[in-house]
Amino acid sequence: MPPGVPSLSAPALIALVLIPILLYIRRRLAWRYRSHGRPLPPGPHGLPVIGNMFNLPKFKQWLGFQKLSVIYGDILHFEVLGDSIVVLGSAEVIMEFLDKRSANTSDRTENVLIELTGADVSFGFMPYGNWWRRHRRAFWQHFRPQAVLNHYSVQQTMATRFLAKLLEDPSRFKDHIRYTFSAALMELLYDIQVADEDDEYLSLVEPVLEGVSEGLVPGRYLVEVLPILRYVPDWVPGAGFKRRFLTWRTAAHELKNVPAEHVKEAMERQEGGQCVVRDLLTKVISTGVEGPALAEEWLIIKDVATVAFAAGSDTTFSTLQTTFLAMSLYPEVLKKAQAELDAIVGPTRLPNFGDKDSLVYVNAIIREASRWLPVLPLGVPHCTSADDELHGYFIPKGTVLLPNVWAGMHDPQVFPDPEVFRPERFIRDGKLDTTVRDPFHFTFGFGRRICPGRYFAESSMFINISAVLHVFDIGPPVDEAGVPIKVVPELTDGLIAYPQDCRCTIKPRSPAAEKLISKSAQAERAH
Ligand code: HEM
Repeated sequence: MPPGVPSLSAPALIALVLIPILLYIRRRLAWRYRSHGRPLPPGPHGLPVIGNMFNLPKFKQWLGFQKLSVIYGDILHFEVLGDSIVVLGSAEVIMEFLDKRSANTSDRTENVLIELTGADVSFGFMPYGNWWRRHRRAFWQHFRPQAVLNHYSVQQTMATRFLAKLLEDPSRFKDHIRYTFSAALMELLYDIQVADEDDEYLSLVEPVLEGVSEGLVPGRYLVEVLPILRYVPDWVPGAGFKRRFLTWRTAAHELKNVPAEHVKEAMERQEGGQCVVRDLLTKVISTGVEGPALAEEWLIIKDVATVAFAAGSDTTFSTLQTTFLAMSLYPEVLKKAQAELDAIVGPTRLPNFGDKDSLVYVNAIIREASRWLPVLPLGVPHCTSADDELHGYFIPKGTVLLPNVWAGMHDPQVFPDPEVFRPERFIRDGKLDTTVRDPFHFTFGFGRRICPGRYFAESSMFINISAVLHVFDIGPPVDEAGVPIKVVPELTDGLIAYPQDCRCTIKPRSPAAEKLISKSAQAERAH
């Protein structure tokens, strides 16, 4: 023993050796008791402490997970810093766990990025429980199938405006798509008619959507795994992310408060028209609630209106871009759609909701666009509320569950040549084939968390896509010499994904189609 180092007594030495062993045995026994001896699902071997941090695919995780599923099976397990992540790699296992057993698989994981980006205004990220349920119930009043019928006329009006904008400046078609969905929602939610350009309310929407799509990319910000970093002073090198988060968060809170307060003030002055916020507030006031209870209800109403932007805008925006891209790459599909539209709608009017059931091919195009490049390729992560079991594997409480929607939509057994855009796969005997896996059962999520805006989204996509295909030809982009540019259909990275490149040329189908657009837009303005 070197001088100066105190010697340990024999009992202390025994304790030093025994205590860690006993603690280890206790942990193992507790784990055995919890798991009933079941193993965790298979997955790559990890490192001590950090686990599988470096085994998680870095980019376009859905593709990496799909490859790993070939090795380990369709229930994949990763452990990162002690937390479990399970990837559900096939349609069957996704449905079984997230849909049929959703009582235990409907929670959301806590993530510091949600608060930092301001995404906590969306109940889509709230933990499962009563507060979430109250939000969802209020939202559903205005977005259930019967209620969506009331939104048709605004959706139709905005679709007509969309055509006029495309005619005027087709090169800005992405801006026009964004405008169309946001303007429709501003009117429905707040009775606010937005300006064509530089609208003060629409300027709030853009940073909020940017916060969701860029701020919530898993693994992009270190603060996600080290939340303490949110407190580093602004002047510290590398703290620039805090400014970005602040911009997004401020915009989310303004979007939540500014238009809603506008409705409330209009109500106090006994002015303004019908809208979702007014209707919800009127109903709450009519129940006689006051004081803090009324303030709480008002908070829910504001959240519900904001979530429509946060959860609804980018998703439909992406699917529409995908449809433009598909039409430019598959001219024969566009021609077939136009033949159907000519036969059912005819040259003298635009499609309307009454045509929906007859436009089988157009409906198949929308399904195929949702399947081909799904906007949420890994859905929105769910989380288990209690310990569970799946196919004999132990799934601990708090496990993050990632449904690989991409894999289910690109399964060659179900969708031969999955990378090909082929709406015919959804049609049999001139009708939509109900025996084929329906992309809407996957792309809108699962179980108790299934997208409550899906009926609104479907009608929005139908009215805009059918109108565009009726009057426009869409082709590949061309270079300065007029030579077509080859565009590769690929998704961007991120929670919400968009086609990476969807450049295309958009021209009216004929002089008659051009006249129809102008006439319809004039009629809409005069209305
Ligand atoms: C193509 C369009 C859309 C797609 C693909 C889509 C997809 C999804 C998905 C995958 C989820 C998560 C479901 C889950 O956790 O399993 C979700 C949640 C949600 N969506 Fe959509 N959505 C779309 C449009 C909309 C629209 C237009 C609205 C609103 C008007 C909306 C409102 C919501 C809300 C509020 C949630 C949160 C639900 C909850 O956590 O309880 N979505 N959506």
